[in-house]
Amino acid sequence: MPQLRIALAQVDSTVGDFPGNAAIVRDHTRKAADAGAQLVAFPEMMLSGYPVEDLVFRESFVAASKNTLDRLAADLAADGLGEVAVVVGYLDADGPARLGADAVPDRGPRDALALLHGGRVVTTYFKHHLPNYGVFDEDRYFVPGDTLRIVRMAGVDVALTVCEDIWQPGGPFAVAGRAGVGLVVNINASPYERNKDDVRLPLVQRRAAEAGATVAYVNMIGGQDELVFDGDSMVVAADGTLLARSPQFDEHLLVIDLDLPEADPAAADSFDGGEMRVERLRLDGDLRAPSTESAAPGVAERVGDEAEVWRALVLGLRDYVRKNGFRSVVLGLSGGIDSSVVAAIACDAIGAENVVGVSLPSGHSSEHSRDDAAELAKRTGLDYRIEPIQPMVDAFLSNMSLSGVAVENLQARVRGIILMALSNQEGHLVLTTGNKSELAVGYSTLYGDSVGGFNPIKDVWKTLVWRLAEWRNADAARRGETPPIPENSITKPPSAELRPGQLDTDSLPDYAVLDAILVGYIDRDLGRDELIAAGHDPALVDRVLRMVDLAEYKRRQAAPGPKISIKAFGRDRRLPITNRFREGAV
Ligand SMILES: Nc1ncnc2c1ncn2[C@@H]1O[C@H](COP(=O)(O)OP(=O)(O)OC[C@H]2O[C@@H]([n+]3cccc(C(=O)O)c3)[C@H](O)[C@@H]2O)[C@@H](O)[C@H]1O
Ligand SMILES: Nc1ncnc2c1ncn2[C@@H]1O[C@H](COP(=O)(O)OP(=O)(O)OP(=O)(O)O)[C@@H](O)[C@H]1O
Ligand SMILES: NC(=O)CC[C@H](N)C(=O)O
Repeated sequence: MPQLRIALAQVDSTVGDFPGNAAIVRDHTRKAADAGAQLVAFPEMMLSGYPVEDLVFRESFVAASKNTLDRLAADLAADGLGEVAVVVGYLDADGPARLGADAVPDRGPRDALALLHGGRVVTTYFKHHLPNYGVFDEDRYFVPGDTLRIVRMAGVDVALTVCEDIWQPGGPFAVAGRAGVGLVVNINASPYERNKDDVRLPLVQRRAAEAGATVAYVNMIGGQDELVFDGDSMVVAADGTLLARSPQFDEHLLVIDLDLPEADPAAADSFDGGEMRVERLRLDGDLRAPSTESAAPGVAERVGDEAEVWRALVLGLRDYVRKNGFRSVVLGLSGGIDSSVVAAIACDAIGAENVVGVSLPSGHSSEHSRDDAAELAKRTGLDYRIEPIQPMVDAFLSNMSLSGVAVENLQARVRGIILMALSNQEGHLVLTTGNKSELAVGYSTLYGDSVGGFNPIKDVWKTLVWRLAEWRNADAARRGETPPIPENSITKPPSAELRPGQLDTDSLPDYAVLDAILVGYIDRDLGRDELIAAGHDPALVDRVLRMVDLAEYKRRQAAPGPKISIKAFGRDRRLPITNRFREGAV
């Protein structure tokens, strides 16, 4: 039985950073070669980053991608790595983008994969299945490929596929099965959402069975605007056995020896495989020799739900800060649970020394709001400041006659001005702290507490914010460290403190009740009748759904934040702002 040592490079690429991304490929190909690998696979769209959105429409961007690929092939050979087979994702195009009249049938931008070897591009493959649901818009951008490439190396037939190809039955994996391959390589840019790792393993197992072959699945890590890629690369044998698995959210090079079936020497070089044409080529002869020491990768342990979400939020924030050229962040610390959790995430992401937390007390701020904020600062070591807002609020009020909500919101807006001023003056990114429940019902002040460039808890229900706080504190205690979040911030009733004695429960139902309705309406797209049938109070359902519908304009202006749920606000849930439809009215 032939043996192949392969490496899966779970790395973090940056959209548009062609030189930086190519350098990561060179660096990790070197590491893979040092570990004796004969083939190393990198994620989908590694060279351009993913998703590149409308950059696809720019010819200069496509040209940069193609040039980077050609240069990379030559550079790898110059690095002495020409004998390693390198599978890498990039953006290609064999025709103009689909912009109306200029479209050429079956040609256009391609979500592509290349096999590099011996200083050249040996072959390319174009992704066959294009996802066009949830956050994905690939029908807008790409033309699907119709030819499966199979490369014979070290006596094994290896089929090359890209991401969504593995999510659909009857596609490239079925064709690979008909072609009798020994290994299918699948390169991914698969964004994180809660429990997706539990879906991936059975998925890869189903496709391994369909192809009758071992499957090597490599995914990227890192944050890109609202998406977080969690890695979770793995190798699954044809019989479904999980042979190796990378940890989530960390860079990782998985190296594994695979005993694979010998390719049939009489197999046709090309044939009609049903859904796709099959083309086979050979790489034998000049592939690097297998290493003699055995590689024994492990199966990385799964972590619990809260730990997984926390790591996603930390990575999403860290990469947003780093990739957009910031070194520090600033946020208002109210002593409440939302700002405390965001501060703790920020400290984990970029270090407490790079986090500025500002207490912005008004005349209505309670003693505990200041004490709890100060306590959080003490526990975490972040850069703590106090900027009383009352004189500035009073300056407005002495020049304008305002009352009620206008005065309440003025306080939130003065805080927003101060945070933006600190950002302008000192260069910090402003973090905003509205959780998903508040965003859902519009419980925030536009241009006030919603001010900010990034929102780490945008996709986190309020009830989950509390659970994350408890988990993070318990995790610190387990490790013998100081729990970052003051107990009082977790246990006290939430309040916006915009008027004396105000509590969230004055305007909103208890968050456990609210979140249960919101999960049904938003994450699961349930209608009024289904929510009532599920046992929710009809009057409350009507009230909550109305609040959600009316707050669309606020969400459209909201800062980006990491997607962790099946349906995050933003690209996952696109609704008109101007919309008279109300559930149950017709
Ligand atoms: N369809 C539409 N398209 C575009 N703009 C629209 C609009 N409808 C209203 N507007 C604009 O929006 C304004 C109303 O929005 P906004 O000014 O925000 O004010 P509003 O939503 O009326 O009040 C803010 C609410 O959030 C609560 N809050 C504030 C701060 C923090 C927290 C917290 O605990 O986190 C809660 C506060 O207690 C209050 O109930 C209107 O005056 C109008 O200018
Ligand atoms: N006194 C304050 N000092 C500093 N920042 C504040 C203050 N009050 C509100 N903020 C900022 O505005 C955000 C909105 O908080 P608010 O207290 O109104 O409601 P919340 O959603 O319950 O948030 P939290 O749980 O953080 O208190 C806070 O997360 C914080 O960033
Ligand atoms: N890039 C892709 O094709 C991703 C789509 C795929 N369904 C995933 O979430 O993993």
